[in-house]
Amino acid sequence: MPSRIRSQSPPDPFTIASQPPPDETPEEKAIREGMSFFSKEQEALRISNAIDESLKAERAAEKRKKVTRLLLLGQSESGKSTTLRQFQLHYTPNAFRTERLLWRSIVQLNVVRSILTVLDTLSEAQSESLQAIQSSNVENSDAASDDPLFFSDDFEILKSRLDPLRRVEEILIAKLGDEEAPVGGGSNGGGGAGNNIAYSPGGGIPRPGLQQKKRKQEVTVRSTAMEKLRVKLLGGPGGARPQSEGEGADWDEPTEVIYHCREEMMALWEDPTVREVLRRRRVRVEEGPGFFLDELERVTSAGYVPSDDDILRARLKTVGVTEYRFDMEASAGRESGSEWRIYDVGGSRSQEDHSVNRLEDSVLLWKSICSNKLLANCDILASKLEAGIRLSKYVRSFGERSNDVETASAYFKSKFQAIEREYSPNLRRFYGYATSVTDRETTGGILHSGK
Ligand SMILES: Nc1nc2c(ncn2[C@@H]2O[C@H](COP(=O)(O)OP(=O)(O)OP(=O)(O)O)[C@@H](O)[C@H]2O)c(=O)[nH]1
Ligand SMILES: [Mg+2]
Repeated sequence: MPSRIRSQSPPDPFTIASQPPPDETPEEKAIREGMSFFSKEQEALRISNAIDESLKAERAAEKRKKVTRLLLLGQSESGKSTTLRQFQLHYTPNAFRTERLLWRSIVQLNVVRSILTVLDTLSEAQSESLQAIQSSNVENSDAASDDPLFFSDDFEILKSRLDPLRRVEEILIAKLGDEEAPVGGGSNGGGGAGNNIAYSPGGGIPRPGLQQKKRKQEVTVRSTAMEKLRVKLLGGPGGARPQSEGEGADWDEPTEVIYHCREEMMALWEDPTVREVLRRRRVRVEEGPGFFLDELERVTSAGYVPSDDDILRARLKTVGVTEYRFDMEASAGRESGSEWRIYDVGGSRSQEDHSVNRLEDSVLLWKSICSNKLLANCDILASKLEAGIRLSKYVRSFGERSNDVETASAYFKSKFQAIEREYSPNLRRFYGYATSVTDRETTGGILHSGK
């Protein structure tokens, strides 16, 4: 969760220095309060010296305090922010868990956008199929390669009952964005520097084709906006009020609308015709980040509070560079009390150039990092290989090697290490891990391995 967890500030040196000695007797107090001008001057000097001493001690303590800096780099969707959340979960678990309510809005936005993508795809398929029937031009319809699909009137009812979700999408984007963000204005910020959200849905009647095109763009929210939401929902900065699990049941408009639309959402997602439309049009919402449609019953329930795993799986694109400071909680063991500063850098290359695939993109990025670490998406790689995808088709240098996870992981590890050796100006220690950063146990083990 993009929040900065700050240490509690100690009392300032002036307050410490001007306090009476703890063992002051009533006589001493009377003397102190009734001091002459001369003795007041002496007292001021004493306070000033005490302040200097206290500042010196503070600076020495700061110097002694272990600060570890970590820079998270990788292409967009490579799991940098998720790695950051793993750090928070493992090292500042209490702070991490007070922020569940914030994550509910993000999970809701993920759910709503997936449903709207399905609805838009359906509308497109329906209108194409209608046009094809009208012009008897079956070549343009889904019927061209498969059996024709028939949409009953029930779909229209389902679609109109789910229409309020378009408004919920706007509300959630406005909530997660900044006041200045042009929500509802039909603009497409494209991640411009001044905007906290890179896409805001147009107002008025949605035009399915256009809407779908825009929805393909991700919502990006600046950390400043998240900080504001955090203050709004959880109290002052750094002062998150303790939140019990049940408190996540807070009732707001998106939660209410989503709750009332849950049966229809489940009906839509479970419908075989809808699945067939998605298959034929190659819309694979289940492969995208922030996919929760298989858990609609749970995540749309009235008292829904995101679990640790939900928070790790939710998707919110990062914009810019954000510094997060953590004072390790007591539960962090030997690291407790030490300060970590993690820099999360929003990735963008894959958005800029769609001809560069993610693996190639990661290698390119790694090269540039070494000239001055990457976490491979191991479970995603595994599922793609299991689905029969030949790695050598996308990474030619993989050649005729065996197309399994172990071989692929070992190949990437050695490739990244070789690049590091070649491009790194100084000899650095290299630790290569293949992990799924949404997996708490595996990633926790790596974090705790101390390397
Ligand atoms: N299955 C799986 N999903 C992952 C993994 N790493 C990240 N994800 C998911 O992929 C999505 C993107 O991850 P992020 O951590 O937001 O990616 P990022 O690198 O911060 O991306 P930018 O902010 O765009 O730079 C999230 O929904 C994560 O839950 C992984 O190892 N396995
Ligand atoms: Mg990110």
